[in-house]
Amino acid sequence: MKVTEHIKLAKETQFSFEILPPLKGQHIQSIFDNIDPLMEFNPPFIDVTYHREEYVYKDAGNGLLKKQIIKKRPGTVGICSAIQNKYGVDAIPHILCGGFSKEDTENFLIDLDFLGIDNVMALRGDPVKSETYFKAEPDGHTFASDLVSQISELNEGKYLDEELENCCETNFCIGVGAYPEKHMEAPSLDSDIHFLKKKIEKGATYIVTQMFFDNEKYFQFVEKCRTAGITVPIIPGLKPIATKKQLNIVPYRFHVDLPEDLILEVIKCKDNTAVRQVGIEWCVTQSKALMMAGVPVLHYYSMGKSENIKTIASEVF
Ligand SMILES: NC(=O)C1=CN([C@@H]2O[C@H](COP(=O)(O)OP(=O)(O)OC[C@H]3O[C@@H](n4cnc5c(N)ncnc54)[C@H](O)[C@@H]3O)[C@@H](O)[C@H]2O)C=CC1
Ligand SMILES: Nc1nc(=O)c2c([nH]1)NC[C@@H]1CN(c3ccc(C(=O)N[C@@H](CCC(=O)O)C(=O)O)cc3)CN21
Repeated sequence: MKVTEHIKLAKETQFSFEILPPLKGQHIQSIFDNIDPLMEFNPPFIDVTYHREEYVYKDAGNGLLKKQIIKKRPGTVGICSAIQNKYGVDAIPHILCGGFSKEDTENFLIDLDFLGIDNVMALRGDPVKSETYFKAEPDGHTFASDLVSQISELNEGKYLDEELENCCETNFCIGVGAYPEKHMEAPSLDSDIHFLKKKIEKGATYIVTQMFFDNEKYFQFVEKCRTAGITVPIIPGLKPIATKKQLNIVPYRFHVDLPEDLILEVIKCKDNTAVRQVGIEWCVTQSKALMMAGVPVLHYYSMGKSENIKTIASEVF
């Protein structure tokens, strides 16, 4: 079922989360072990991230380095299908512009359609680790809005090969990302919201936000979006802080601010067990206030660590 239908049917705020495929060589059981403890909170859907190729340089043994292209976390589509089979819950694969030509995208979508997956999260994707700026494939999309257009066209039975006739229409519900504190490359929040609206006009029907640690940022962002004429559900994305190191990693990697109070609480902690507790409490407080405000879904970035998400969900749902 589509995310938008889940939202329409629900009477209360729902619980969802996001996982990443295991490192290559790991068993899929590691994924189930993380999902199992969260199933009691009845997630209507589970997101599975997509991880593009990375460039690594290996010693060629002759004093030179050999460039290799590897995928460290393959398996997004297989995991989605396995989740739908095992739990009967909708799985949402992330689909990226990066690393995909339009033809690759079309074939990826055909696989999803054949597997009975009818939701996708359409993202541009981060630059490859060795590069600063995002670079599209020669015949790929530069912005998530272009990817949304291609998916919408497939939903109308329009394939890349115009000579194909009487083609099946797919039926994807398309989600997109948004940034309450502005995407790092956007010159202003208004400009970012302008392009967010383009993604909706091209066919996206719901939004999931980047993580944030101050609910005011989310509420103000939603208000700005509504003023700009964006009417679709805006699902808040949350991540509990779990280690001291994340005080530096999170602002650096995700370009979001940490509130001073949270930073001070974490600095005071003796060890990461104490940090985890602070992160859990902060996230519970955020979650309860968002729920009171009537958000349709609380979406947690669990990224393969379900214990703190379970503790939070037990207090909130
Ligand atoms: N929010 C989420 O749930 C997730 C976000 N991400 C990451 O978020 C980042 C961006 O992804 P998206 O938001 O999907 O990218 P996007 O393509 O919507 O936006 C990327 C940047 O380009 C600008 N932009 C968008 N359309 C434009 C256009 N037509 N002309 C000029 N500028 C335009 C935006 O304002 C933004 O600064 C990536 O780094 C992605 O990997 C990854 C996974 C999940
Ligand atoms: N720019 C950007 N790229 C993304 O891939 C991304 C976003 N933003 N925002 C939304 C989700 C959330 N994502 C993530 C990704 C990793 C962690 C995380 O907790 N990372 C661990 C390290 C885990 C690992 O790499 O094995 C950390 O300690 O930060 C959280 C959320 C991925 N998504």
